[in-house]
Amino acid sequence: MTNLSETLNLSIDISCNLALEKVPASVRKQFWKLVQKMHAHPEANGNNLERVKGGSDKRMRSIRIDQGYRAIALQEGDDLLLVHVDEHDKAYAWAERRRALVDDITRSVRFVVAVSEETEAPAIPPVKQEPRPGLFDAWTDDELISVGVLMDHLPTVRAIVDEDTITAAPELDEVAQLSLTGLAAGLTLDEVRDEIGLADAPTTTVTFSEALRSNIAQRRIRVLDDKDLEAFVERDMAAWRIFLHPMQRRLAEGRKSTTLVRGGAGTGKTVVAMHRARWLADQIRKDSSRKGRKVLVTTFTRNLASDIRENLRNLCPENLSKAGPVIEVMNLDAWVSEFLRARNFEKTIVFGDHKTLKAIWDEAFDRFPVPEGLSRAFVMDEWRQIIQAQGLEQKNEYFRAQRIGRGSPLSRQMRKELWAIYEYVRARMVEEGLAEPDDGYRAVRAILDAGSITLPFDHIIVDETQDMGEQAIRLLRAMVPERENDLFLVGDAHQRIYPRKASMAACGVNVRGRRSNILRINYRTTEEIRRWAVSVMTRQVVDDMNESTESAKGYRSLMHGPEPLVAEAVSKSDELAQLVEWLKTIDLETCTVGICTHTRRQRDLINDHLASQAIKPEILERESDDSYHSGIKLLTMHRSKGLEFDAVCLMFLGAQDFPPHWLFMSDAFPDDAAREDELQRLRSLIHVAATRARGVLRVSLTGHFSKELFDGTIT
Ligand SMILES: Nc1ncnc2c1ncn2[C@@H]1O[C@H](COP(=O)(O)OP(=O)(O)OP(=O)(O)O)[C@@H](O)[C@H]1O
Repeated sequence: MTNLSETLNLSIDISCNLALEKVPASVRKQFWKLVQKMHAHPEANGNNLERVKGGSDKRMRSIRIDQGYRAIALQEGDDLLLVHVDEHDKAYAWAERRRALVDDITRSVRFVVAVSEETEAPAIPPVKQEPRPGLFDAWTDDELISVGVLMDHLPTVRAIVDEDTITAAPELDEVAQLSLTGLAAGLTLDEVRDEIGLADAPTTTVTFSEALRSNIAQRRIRVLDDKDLEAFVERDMAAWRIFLHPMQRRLAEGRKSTTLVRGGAGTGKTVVAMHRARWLADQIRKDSSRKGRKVLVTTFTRNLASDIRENLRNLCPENLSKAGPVIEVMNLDAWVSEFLRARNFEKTIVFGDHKTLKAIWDEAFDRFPVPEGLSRAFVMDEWRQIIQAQGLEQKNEYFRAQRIGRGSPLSRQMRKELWAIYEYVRARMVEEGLAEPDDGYRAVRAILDAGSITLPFDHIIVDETQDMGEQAIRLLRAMVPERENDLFLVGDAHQRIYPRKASMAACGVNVRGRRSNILRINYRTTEEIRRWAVSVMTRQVVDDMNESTESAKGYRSLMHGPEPLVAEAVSKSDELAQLVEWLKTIDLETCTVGICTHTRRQRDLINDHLASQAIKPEILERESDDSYHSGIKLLTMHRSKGLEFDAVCLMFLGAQDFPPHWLFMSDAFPDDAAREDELQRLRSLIHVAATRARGVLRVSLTGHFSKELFDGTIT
């Protein structure tokens, strides 16, 4: 039993939050109720705290949650830091093995594991075959200390010879592992310091209490207040809702000029976008003169918008109240359609294949010859990628238009002949009252440019920016005046799966010359899965959504798990039978399994087969379909965007199925450049689907992988 004063300051470490996610929901609820009581009346709750005897840190306390479970906390003065939750014996063992220290360099509380335990795996393999150079030989001790390596751990760090050993060393905490994996992945000392939040940190001594509240500590520690505790008791809170990595926090909070955040799959781009929305909305609510002003959160697909809306309802319900929401979440096409409908726009916007539109093109090809050497597919592609994407309305504009990335060069004469076709198509679309999404974006922009309408948005946040085309980005630019906190865009060009592309600068969005805003740490996927997913993209040049190319330098995950399993079958039926056997090895009561296919037909084929084996998966199609609860989910790779599962199985990746056969038909593509574009999108699709896996990835194929698509890069 411990005496507590009336001014107890409670805080929680992320490790406690993560441990809470593993205990039964009832224990979690009990835990939060108890913490709430201790927060409200510390003086009356001292008997909940027990000193942990036998450990190396005298400040460790245990808290009784119920008969079977204990929480562990660290007490110093009036501060009580909650650090762990587990079953009774395991909780005590955890506490006895650790001691906390206040580190002046990172200005945070660090936990050091005593590695003398017999059960503990040795950090470094004891027998070295041949002496190998240390991985960190190029850095001095002082430099390593400056990025968060603790002095005591220098010998361990000096003995590391390869990247994979870094995360296997139990003495090294997350801060040290992040810094060291960053250096090993090619980041500079400054880039690492920036990433872990030390870029502007002063180098003065800090107290325990200051360390709990420092900038870097906020990645791990949250000082709890009444509002937090109420939210914890009422709603289950996942770690991302509370803790932001220093780089994520830097991006999510504070005043900013137009910002583009890039980052690989699973690095928390959507998390940052949502926290940014909350931060901006809170600023609006604090200022009564801004009543009625709003934050728009938008993205390309309806499904993702719906997911973000749900998550924001949980993160900050006060900003999404039905009566007067400060945050509005809508996919861009839906917003455009609604805006135009309200202004009696007399055309129908058509998405994808449309019967009348197809008939118009057929008519045009009957009337006008296709210029020599070009195909119909080329002509239609040119319309989408150049005429509509750039918004060209006059012949002279087309004569002058840049056609970067389009394979076949076009003479002036050819452009003239093509323009006759486009003019006809446009006139017929007007007659039929049809418009394409790009026309819709332009129509909204024209209304806004006329100046009589003021939109309610002070800030616009865009997720999955890589899937927005030029007209969409230009519209977003026009929807909010250029000033502080105007546009905040996040995206990853590796995940571009639709045939659209835009450079921010070319669309008048000025993000150049700003500090690099790149998220590199993957919080979803194991390093093994991440590497496999990246290998799919090898040799592919990826742009940075602006004027340059993207580098994969520094991307990494600290989580480890089994290598992706590549399951080769001799026939389709064998592939399906193997899938069933694999599913039997998974605990479907607790795990989510996403089975992804390229086409809906393949998805339905699997559904039929599983049904014949008395297995009932859920098909994910619409935005409302639930991907969170345990069990088997069947979905297309396109639908998998933005989702995540404990295990993912990519089906039918053999050359006979993927890429689809039509890709090899001689008139499928106007030229090699267009075909390579499509192959790139297919590689991106595999990359997207593979990176949905948290812990297990299985790749299934009949025969072998397509040489054309992967060129031996994956096995
Ligand atoms: N600070 C954090 N703390 C804990 N978990 C986090 C944090 N940031 C992100 N995550 C988790 O990492 C996963 C990926 O996050 P998110 O979906 O935001 O990434 P993303 O970059 O948008 O991914 P993608 O581009 O692949 O869709 C999610 O499960 C999220 O909860």
